[in-house]
Amino acid sequence: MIGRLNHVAIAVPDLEAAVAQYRNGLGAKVTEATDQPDHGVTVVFIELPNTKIELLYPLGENSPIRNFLEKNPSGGIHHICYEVDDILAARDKLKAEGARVLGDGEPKIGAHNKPVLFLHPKDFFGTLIELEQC
Ligand SMILES: C[C@@H](C(=O)O)C(=O)SCCNC(=O)CCNC(=O)[C@H](O)C(C)(C)COP(=O)(O)OP(=O)(O)OC[C@H]1O[C@@H](n2cnc3c(N)ncnc32)[C@H](O)[C@@H]1OP(=O)(O)O
Ligand SMILES: [Co+2]
Repeated sequence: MIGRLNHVAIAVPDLEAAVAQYRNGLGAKVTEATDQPDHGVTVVFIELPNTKIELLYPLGENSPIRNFLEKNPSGGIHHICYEVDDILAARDKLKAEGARVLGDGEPKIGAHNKPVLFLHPKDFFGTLIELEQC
């Protein structure tokens, strides 16, 4: 069901410092920061030849990454995003097998203007999973 690795996301306490480290230290190609108000985060993508790294910074009072950064004040790997062909079919299969789909269970439009859903980290061995329909 899952296809390519779309991105690995890292929550960071200082977005400018993280961008500078990736751009200058690692020589990475970095996109402009964009606010994702529906998701409570500001994101920057690091474009690698075979995948992307998403740097996440909290946006607004109810950001879903606020608790994570409180527990991991230096930052940390927050989620991995797999591509799927049919997100509703993937959701329904996972739900039928007992996995918890986060939020209201309906896909939201993600940072690439495509539908995304999140799956509870406790159902996937401690890793928060994002599915993106590509
Ligand atoms: C823009 C878009 C895109 O790419 O297109 C994005 O990525 S938006 C990316 C941001 N959006 C999201 O993350 C949306 C989905 N996330 C959520 O709904 C939430 O963040 C949850 C994953 C449910 C966590 O919520 P919250 O922090 O309130 O819960 P909590 O602190 O009580 O955590 C419950 C348990 O899960 C663990 N836990 C929490 N976040 C985790 C993570 N990212 N990875 C692994 N484990 C995690 C906690 O340590 C805790 O375990 P213990 O009980 O053992 O201590
Ligand atoms: Co993501």
